[in-house]
Amino acid sequence: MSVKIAVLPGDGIGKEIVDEALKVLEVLNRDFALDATWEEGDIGGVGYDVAGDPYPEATQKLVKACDAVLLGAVGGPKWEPLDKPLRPEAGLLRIREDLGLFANYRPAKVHDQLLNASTLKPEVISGVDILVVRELVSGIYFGQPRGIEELPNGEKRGFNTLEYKTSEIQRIARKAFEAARLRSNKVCSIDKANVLESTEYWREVVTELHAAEYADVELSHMYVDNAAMQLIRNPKQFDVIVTTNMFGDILSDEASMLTGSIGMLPSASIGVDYAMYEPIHGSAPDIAGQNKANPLATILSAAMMLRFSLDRADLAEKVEQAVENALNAGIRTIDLAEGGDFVSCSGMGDAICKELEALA
Ligand SMILES: NC(=O)c1ccc[n+]([C@@H]2O[C@H](COP(=O)([O-])OP(=O)(O)OC[C@H]3O[C@@H](n4cnc5c(N)ncnc54)[C@H](O)[C@@H]3O)[C@@H](O)[C@H]2O)c1
Ligand SMILES: CC(C)[C@H](C(=O)O)[C@@H](O)C(=O)O
Ligand SMILES: [Mg+2]
Repeated sequence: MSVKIAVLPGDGIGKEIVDEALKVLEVLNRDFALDATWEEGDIGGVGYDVAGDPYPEATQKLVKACDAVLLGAVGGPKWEPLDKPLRPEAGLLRIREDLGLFANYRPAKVHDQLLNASTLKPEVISGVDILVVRELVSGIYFGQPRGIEELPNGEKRGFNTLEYKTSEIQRIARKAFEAARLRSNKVCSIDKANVLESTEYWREVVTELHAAEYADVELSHMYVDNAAMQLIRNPKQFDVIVTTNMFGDILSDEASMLTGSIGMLPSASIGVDYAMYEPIHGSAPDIAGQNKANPLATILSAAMMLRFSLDRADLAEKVEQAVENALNAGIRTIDLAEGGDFVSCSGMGDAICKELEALA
C-alpha cells in the first residue's frame, strides 16, 4: 500500500537531520518494499520567510492530506525579534493544536554502547528505559489569559495560565496506562499538586481513572522537583512517566542526557486523526550548517512513524537494529564521541543506510 509523508524540515539543523531520515526511507523503499512518497512543506522560520506565516496555509493542507508528518526542528535567533504569533515556535504549537496531537511519546532508552557517553555513571544508567508521555496541546502553553500588559503604575506584567480539564487529563492518562501495559506496567504521574490547583486536579483525575479502569497498572505520583532529582539519582525506578505539557518538555530534555545526548531522543505526537514525528531537540543554531548534528533522533522518529502510522513495525525494527549495529560498530557523531573519532551528520546517515542494506 502506498503511503504519503509530509516532510517539514524547518530551521537550523532541521534540513540536515531530516535529509538523513529520508535517505533511510529511500533504502526502505528500494530494498524492503516500503512504498512511501513524500512532499516537503515549510514550517517555522522558513514558513515565515516564504509565506509570512510560521504555519503556512499550504502546509496546513499538505499535512492533512498525508498519512503522517515528519518534522525536523524550528527556531533560531533570526526570528526572535518577530511578534510572538509570527515566531517559528508559534508555528510548531499551531500545528500540534491544529492536528489535535495531544499525546507526545518521548522514549529515553539507554544503549549499552553509549554508557560512557552520558555524564552519569554507567551503573546508574545501564538498562534505563523510560517513556515520557507528555500532554501536548493544553496546560500553560495554551491557557488563557496570557500576555504582557502595562499596569497602572507603569510597571509591566507578564502572565500565563495553567489549566487542565477533566477530559484532557483523562485522555493523556489513558494513553500512559495503555503504554505501561505493553511495558513494565508502571506509571508515575508527575505534578506539582502541593502548590498548583490545576495539577492537584490532575492528580485527582489520574487517581480516579486508575481505580476505575487501570487498577492492574502500578501507579505512583511524584512532585516535579523531586522527579527532576530522582531522574538523575535513580532513573531505573521509572517506566512510564505521564505529565503536563511544560513538565514533560523539561523532564524529557533531562532524560535525554541519560542516553548520552539530546540528539538521541525521538518522539511521536499522536491525536485522533493525525500523527507527527520529530526529534525532541531544537534547531541547534550553534551547530547548524556544519554537518555535525546527530541525526539519530530523527531517524528513530521515522522508525516510530513506521510503527505507529504506516503499519510497518517490521521496518521500524530494522531501522532500530541498523542504529544498534552502527553504534556497535563504534560509529559516533561528535556529541557521542567522548573526544574520540566521529563522523558527520551525513556520515551517520550513510552508516545507518549501510547497516540497513546489510539487513535486507
Ligand atoms: N521541537 C522543536 O522544533 C524545538 C525544540 C527545542 C527548541 N527549539 C528551538 O530551537 C532553538 C534553539 O534552542 P536551544 O538551543 O534551547 O535547544 P536545542 O535543542 O536546539 O539545542 C540545545 C543544545 O543541544 C545541542 N543539540 C541539539 N540537537 C542536537 C543534535 N541533533 N545533535 C547534536 N547536538 C544537538 C545543540 O547544539 C545545543 O548545544 C530555539 O529557537 C528553540 O525555540 C525547537
Ligand atoms: C520549541 C518549543 C515550542 C517546543 C516545546 O516547548 O514544546 C520544544 O521545546 C519541544 O520540546 O518540542
Ligand atoms: Mg523542548
